[in-house]
Amino acid sequence: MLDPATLARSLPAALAKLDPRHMVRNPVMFVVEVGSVVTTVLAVVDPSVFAWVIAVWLWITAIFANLAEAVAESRGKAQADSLRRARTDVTARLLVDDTAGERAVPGTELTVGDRVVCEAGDTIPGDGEVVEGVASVDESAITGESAPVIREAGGDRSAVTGGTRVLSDRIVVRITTRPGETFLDKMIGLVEGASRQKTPNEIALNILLAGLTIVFLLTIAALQPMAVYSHARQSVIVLCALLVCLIPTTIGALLSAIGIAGMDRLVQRNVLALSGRAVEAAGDVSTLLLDKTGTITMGARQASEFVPVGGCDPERLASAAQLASLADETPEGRSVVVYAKERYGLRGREVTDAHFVPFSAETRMSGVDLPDGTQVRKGAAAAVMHWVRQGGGEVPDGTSAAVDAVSGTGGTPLLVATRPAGGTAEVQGVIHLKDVVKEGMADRFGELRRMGIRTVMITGDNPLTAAAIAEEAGVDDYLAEAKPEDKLALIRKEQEGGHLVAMTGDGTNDAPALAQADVGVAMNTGTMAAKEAGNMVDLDSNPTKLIEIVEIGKQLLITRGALTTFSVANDVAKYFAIIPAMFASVFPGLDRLNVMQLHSSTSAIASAVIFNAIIIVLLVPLAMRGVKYRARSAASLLRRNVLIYGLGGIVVPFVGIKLIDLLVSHIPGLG
Ligand SMILES: Nc1ncnc2c1ncn2[C@@H]1O[C@H](COP(=O)(O)OP(=O)(O)OP(=O)(O)O)[C@@H](O)[C@H]1O
Ligand SMILES: [K+]
Ligand SMILES: [Mg+2]
Repeated sequence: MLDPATLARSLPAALAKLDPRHMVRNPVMFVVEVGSVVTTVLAVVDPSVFAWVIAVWLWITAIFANLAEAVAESRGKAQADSLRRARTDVTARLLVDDTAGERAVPGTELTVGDRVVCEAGDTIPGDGEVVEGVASVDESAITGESAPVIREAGGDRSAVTGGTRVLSDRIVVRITTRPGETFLDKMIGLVEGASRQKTPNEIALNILLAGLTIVFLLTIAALQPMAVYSHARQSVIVLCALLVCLIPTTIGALLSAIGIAGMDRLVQRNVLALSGRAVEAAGDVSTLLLDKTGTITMGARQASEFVPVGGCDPERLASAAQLASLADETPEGRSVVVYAKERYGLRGREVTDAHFVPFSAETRMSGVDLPDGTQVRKGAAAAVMHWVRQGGGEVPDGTSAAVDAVSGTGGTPLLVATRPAGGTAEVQGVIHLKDVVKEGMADRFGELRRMGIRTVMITGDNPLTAAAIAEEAGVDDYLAEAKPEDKLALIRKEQEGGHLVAMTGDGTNDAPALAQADVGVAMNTGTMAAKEAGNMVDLDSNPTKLIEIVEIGKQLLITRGALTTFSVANDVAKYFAIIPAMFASVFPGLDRLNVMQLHSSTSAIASAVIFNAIIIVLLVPLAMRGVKYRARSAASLLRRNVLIYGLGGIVVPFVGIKLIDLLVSHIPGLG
């Protein structure tokens, strides 16, 4: 990472960053730059080897700091270039409503709400939601993953991203974002660092560093009158050198590189963090909420059995189940239609003039009102039982047993009921929706537990199903029959208890909770609403990715802490180099502080300044790579890092400055 080629490539960017308008955002390095200007002017007016060495190395210090940032940014730039290639100009096949025909328009002219047709071979012209059909889509331009993914209308896998390619079939996409504000545009801005905002912790640290800088500035200003009083007036060049050595330049130089590198590490793992704050919060998360369907389980809930109750004829149940699902575009709904056809030979019927009741997480039911007044419903058992009783019907014995039998295996039961015009509602039976827990879940949750993170599964499903899946997946706790507002309330409750909450989800019903969570990771396969609400998107749609996100967050916090410790500690050694050098002539006793036995006062000051610059570049790889994180307690981590970076910070400069002194003392004019 520190290969000279990378450094050389980033040099022009580093030089460009010397622009004071850029530097002023980093107070510590801005002071260094002002010092460079002052010493350069003095070196021109009254040239000496010492003056020039200090001036040049102060410039190098500022450039090294910029180099750290430029190197950190360079990786993202390369990635942004490859993303830009995916953003080719495409022609969209716009659906014209009144004529039901198509019109070719440039992708850049699409507006929100437009409906476009995409068939095999077409590039999807913009971000949107599939409103009709199913297709396999190649998303490798964005995710780097070559396996095609399924995108379908309804349900939680309806979002498509502009720049991806349809491989098979035909879909109709409703455009949801304006050109120029698409996911791809956001991604490019992110990896390039263009939209990077300083995080709260970073801002706080910056203020602290600026405060320290002011304190040292005042100290130096107060030093001169005292020095004059003791007949040891100091040159402005020496004062500038002392100032730069005292202020925390190491962390000041590396701070932004550490933040960029953290974001970059996420990008390398196919996670897009839309806010740096979320990355930091990830390091402190103590509760993780996961949604069941599609996150812990495979999410392709398929009808696998119809169980009649109350003596209902199986054919009648199948027919009612299919009727209730004809217009249900969710994967569950479609699977019911398919199963009824395959198992009972029921063809999907055309029903005209019917009023369709779409599924909502709020009602937990879907169905149809036929023109003759018959109503058909299917949905969560509790919801449908309530509907039946309201419709004057009774729930037959054995219903609960049939429902519980499905739930007990971890399946989702959907109760089917009908109500003829003017008649009483009647339960027909249960649809068994099967789902499978993803592999390796228990291991990953165990790992989270070791990191001190509690996992809670939340689901709209009933408590029995939830318990069965929770047991199998090995989560710590679960919340069943959760409506969107319950998810939100649970997050608020955890947050009030002082916990930082992370949540992964993919559904539209997850959106409010994703927005409320401190870290909201939306699956790329999820709906647009989910992706917009969260502050991270996982392109691999792997819910256990959160483990890596937490590790990266912790690593970011630890790295920043370690390098701050190092920075402050390593300034201490410089007092021992510079102070004796400044006053040795008037206070010979101070020479006892000259523990490094540096050659002369000029070589001592120059060595301290040179070391101060070089240490920045030497630490760039650590800032980029991050301090290694191990799953152990926060206290023991802190102890270890204070020991290594605090002690190291004190010892390393003694050795480094001594070595540099041995070299520079040979330079005529410094010896
Ligand atoms: N298409 C549908 N028609 C009727 N009822 C449905 C349909 N899909 C789901 N349900 C019922 O509504 C309940 C709630 O669904 P919802 O999508 O809110 O939660 P979920 O998918 O079970 O859980 P998760 O929050 O993990 O996604 C389901 O458990 C099921 O009983
Ligand atoms: K310093
Ligand atoms: Mg769901």
